Amino acid sequence: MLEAREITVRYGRQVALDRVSFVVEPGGVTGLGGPSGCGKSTLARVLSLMLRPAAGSVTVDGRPVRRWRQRAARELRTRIALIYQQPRLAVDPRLTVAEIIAEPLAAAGRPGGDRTGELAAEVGLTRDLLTRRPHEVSDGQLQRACVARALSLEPGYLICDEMTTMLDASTQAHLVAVVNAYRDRTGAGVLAITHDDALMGRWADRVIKFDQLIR
Ligand SMILES: Nc1ncnc2c1ncn2[C@@H]1O[C@H](COP(=O)(O)OP(=O)(O)OP(=O)(O)O)[C@@H](O)[C@H]1O
Repeated sequence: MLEAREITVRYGRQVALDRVSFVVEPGGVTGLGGPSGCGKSTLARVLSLMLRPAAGSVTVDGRPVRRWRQRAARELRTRIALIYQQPRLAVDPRLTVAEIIAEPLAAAGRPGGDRTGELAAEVGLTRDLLTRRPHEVSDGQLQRACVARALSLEPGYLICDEMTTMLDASTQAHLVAVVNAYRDRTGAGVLAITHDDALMGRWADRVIKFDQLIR
């Protein structure tokens, strides 16, 4: 279980999260909805250990998180993968698509090679795209690479923050199917943040509206 307890986040004087508690269960898809600006992405960043809250605690399978971002313990950090809405903001524009997919494997000292090809195939990227750089592929193709990168270290939790909002219907359906297949195979827990109620209805087996989290 990925659990956030009594999380408070402030940006300057603005309180973005006020003692919010939230759980992502393994093996299921937890949907999180709510109006723009209510704090969903902030919660996603806390749950993926990218943002240190001002107060509150996060535990990953019962293990407390004591450090955040690059300083978080590697085995905790790699248990959780975050997929953002805008792939162009989430990649290094100098890398090739293959290098983007293999980044976490390289950081873990594991050669990408065959695994990169397998991951690319899983998300529907053809081989000819692997040597291109981000400006030479579409948003949908780049988001496919980001999903492959997120799956590369087999995380226990996947946080999808408006993962398909920018994409056409067929790419959206494919990436949701990829995430679901990964969950079925590994028992990972998924957090699906989306404004799209129809998608939420199809995808999530438990839906939480942000206002339910506010005291
Ligand atoms: N880096 C930042 N600095 C200052 N304020 C921020 C920062 N990031 C977010 N905020 C503010 O914190 C609040 C919560 O933002 P957040 O992005 O978490 O909301 P959200 O629910 O994900 O919104 P959306 O659905 O539009 O993506 C908003 O009022 C936002 O303006």
